[in-house]
Amino acid sequence: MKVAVLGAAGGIGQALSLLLKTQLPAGSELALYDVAPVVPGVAVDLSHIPTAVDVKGFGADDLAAALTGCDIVLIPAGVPRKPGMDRSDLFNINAGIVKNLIEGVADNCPEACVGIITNPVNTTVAIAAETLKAKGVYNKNKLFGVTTLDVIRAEAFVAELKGLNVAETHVPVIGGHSGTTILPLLSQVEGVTFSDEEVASLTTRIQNAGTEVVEAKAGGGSATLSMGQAAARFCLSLVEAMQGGDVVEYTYVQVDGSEDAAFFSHPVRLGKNGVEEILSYGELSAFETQAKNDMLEGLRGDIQLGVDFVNK
Ligand SMILES: NC(=O)C1=CN([C@@H]2O[C@H](COP(=O)(O)OP(=O)(O)OC[C@H]3O[C@@H](n4cnc5c(N)ncnc54)[C@H](O)[C@@H]3O)[C@@H](O)[C@H]2O)C=CC1
Ligand SMILES: O=C([O-])CC(=O)C(=O)O
Repeated sequence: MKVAVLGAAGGIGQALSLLLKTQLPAGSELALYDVAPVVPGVAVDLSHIPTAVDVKGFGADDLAAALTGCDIVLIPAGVPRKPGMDRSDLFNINAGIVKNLIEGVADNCPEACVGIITNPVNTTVAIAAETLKAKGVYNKNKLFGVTTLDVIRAEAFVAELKGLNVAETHVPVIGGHSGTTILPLLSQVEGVTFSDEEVASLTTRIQNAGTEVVEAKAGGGSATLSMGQAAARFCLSLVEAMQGGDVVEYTYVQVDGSEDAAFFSHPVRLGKNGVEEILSYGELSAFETQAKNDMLEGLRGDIQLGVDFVNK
């Protein structure tokens, strides 16, 4: 198994790479790519951890070498938010970064599963899809927007509020990855009930959790450590599925024939070739149905922005 992290010298990239160095199966290769000159040092640093995962660093001119032979590519390259910004404010810089890196994927490892972390995810995943289509190598089963952070936050907040064992707390989160497009399905959390006030305040907290971190970091960036953990969970689930395991994760994927949007986070059964089956997100409460209907237009607009960026 070869996994590449593009943007590996950044806050997410370093946390994620550490978790993968210690948790990927023995015999895996980990390729760390970044335009920042520190990236070879990050790889040397990690290589001193005694696990059977081979780590190599790749600088700005070595994207092809980093990607050749990859099974999974994770992309947290790009700029993070500062207080007062929305994720959509990152579009101008990050759209081009994602497009360039995905062209590298198309040229060097078109069969790889790709997880997009770079914001605005609602849009950058569409950019990746259109870029792969333009290169003639798009496989909708192998492109994922990583929305696992919304899931782990929801699990943490619900368990904290209700005094539950967090290891056994599962909270579905569907939709996209910004503001009201993030839709936790609290009505589906097993073994617990919420008052209307709790549903309203928990939903808002989960939707604004990224901003909570951005403000707490006071100009020093956005979530990196929790995102590293979330991306590692997603990657390790994909690895397990590619090796024959039965794994379901919530992730932002292309959903054909959906009345929601062209891309939408669903529970997805992962398999050897990426998406094995997109599962239904089930029944929604009246509150969730209203919240979904209210956010769809915005999400569709975010997706169209990405489509237009590539096809302009
Ligand atoms: N999907 C999600 O749930 C989350 C997404 N994010 C997003 O992840 C992205 C990265 O965040 P951080 O790691 O905190 O930022 P960071 O600034 O710490 O790291 C970004 C890294 O990307 C590198 N980079 C920039 N252009 C590149 C290129 N063309 N090729 C390769 N590397 C390149 C930079 O050199 C830097 O090392 C941001 O867009 C942020 O908004 C952040 C948290 C959660
Ligand atoms: O809020 C941000 O800008 C980073 C992010 O996507 C998150 O933490 O969920």
